[in-house]
Amino acid sequence: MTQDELKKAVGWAALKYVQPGTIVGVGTGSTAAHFIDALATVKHQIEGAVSSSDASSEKLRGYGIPLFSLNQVDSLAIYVDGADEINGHMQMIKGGGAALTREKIIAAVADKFICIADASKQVDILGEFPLPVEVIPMARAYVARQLVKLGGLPEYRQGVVTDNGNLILDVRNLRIIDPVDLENKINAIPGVVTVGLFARRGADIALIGSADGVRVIGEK
Ligand SMILES: O=C[C@H](O)[C@H](O)[C@H](O)COP(=O)(O)O
Repeated sequence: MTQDELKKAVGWAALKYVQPGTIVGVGTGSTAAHFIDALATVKHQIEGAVSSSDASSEKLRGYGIPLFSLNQVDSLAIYVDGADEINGHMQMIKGGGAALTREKIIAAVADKFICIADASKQVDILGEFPLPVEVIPMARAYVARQLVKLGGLPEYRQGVVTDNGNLILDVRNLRIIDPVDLENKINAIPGVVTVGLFARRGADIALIGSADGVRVIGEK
């Protein structure tokens, strides 16, 4: 199976967590795009979606799925999204598609974060994938220097402006032994909007796709 077929398998498998009559939190990226395709098949049974990026909003709109702003909802039962890496504690690196800030906000609101990923995203230790950090433009050089002090090698993602009008630094050379500590430290740097470490609030359920099928982790 190709990687995209695995992404499709987990995207469609997430449909079973969608409850009728609810507003669904929708992530960003190629795996989340498959989930949106699946969601479209039940669009008359849900109230609508809250989206984590302009790209996902456009796709949802294309299917005629009603979009809500996060400020219009008090709660969300689920948030379904991909990841760039996920470890055995359900902690993740996200933001390869630069949508990390809205993703983290919607994830915070949702009762359950359902991570959909192909098995190549599973790691023992986070950090092989460069850690995305969204930064206020005027703080770029300062934040980069602080990230170097933390042992990272930040690289400016050329030509990318986030949906929030900010920049992305991708931080290499990190072997993240204590993800919560690093998330806290990077969050504390003035000028950082969001770090793509989802450690304090990781996933609740992970659907992992491999040639053997979709494995569910974390379901009680
Ligand atoms: O900013 C993008 C998101 O965090 C994505 O969910 C993540 O990069 C995974 O993307 P994909 O499903 O395309 O591998």
